[in-house]
Amino acid sequence: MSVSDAVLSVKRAAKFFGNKLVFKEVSCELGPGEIMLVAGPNGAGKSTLMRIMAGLSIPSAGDVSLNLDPEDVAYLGHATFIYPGLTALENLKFWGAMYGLFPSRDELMTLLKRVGLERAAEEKAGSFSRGMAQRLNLARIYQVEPKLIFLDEPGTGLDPKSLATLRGEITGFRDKGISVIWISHHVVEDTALADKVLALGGKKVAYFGPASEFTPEAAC
Ligand SMILES: Nc1ncnc2c1ncn2[C@@H]1O[C@H](COP(=O)(O)OP(=O)(O)OP(=O)(O)O)[C@@H](O)[C@H]1O
Repeated sequence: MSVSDAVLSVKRAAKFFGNKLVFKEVSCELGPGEIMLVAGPNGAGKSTLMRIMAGLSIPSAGDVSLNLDPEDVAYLGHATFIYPGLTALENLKFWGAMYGLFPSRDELMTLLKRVGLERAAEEKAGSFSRGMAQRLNLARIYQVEPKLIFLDEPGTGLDPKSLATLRGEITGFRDKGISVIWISHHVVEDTALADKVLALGGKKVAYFGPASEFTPEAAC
């Protein structure tokens, strides 16, 4: 892949908080339709790196080039952007409108069904469990169909069935040419779904390369 084909390219990125180094010399690139798993122990800097990749935080050194329009990038972080006073349907309608989308009720119900929330369509999102809120958040991303999706531990709070659905959705993105950068602690299972793995450890890149050659035990 030449650099011009890359959706995202990171060159020698470093991040300090004050005088505390989180990581340095992080380089990677991602092409269209590629899935990259970001792995590493707690505190290794995965979320920090993802925020830098998404343009939500500035690296202390190095370059990040994201070759997409902002509306083609979706970011799902730890906070779920859910309006508690709105129902699931109303939340989706609201988010769609922010992207200039005005889907019909039937289309929204199809989305809610995809995440197993059709029966909660008319319930206020403020009453949702963490897993339900996470599923609604995923529906928000499916609705927009971006070209690059950042997922920071999307499996947190999901039951095994929802986790299996999420994994199916993530591989479905690849088939549609959508790139995914995905932080997961289920490294052994999730490496099998990824094209590339970037593992952080020891304040640097412990591994970056094909998922097929990654040994989770060695890097995490
Ligand atoms: N805004 C901040 N100010 C100061 N330190 C921060 C800030 N954000 C993160 N850190 C520190 O940077 C380090 C990396 O944090 P980060 O959340 O990126 O790690 P992580 O690999 O995603 O961890 P986890 O697996 O626990 O989610 C941690 O030591 C954290 O305390």
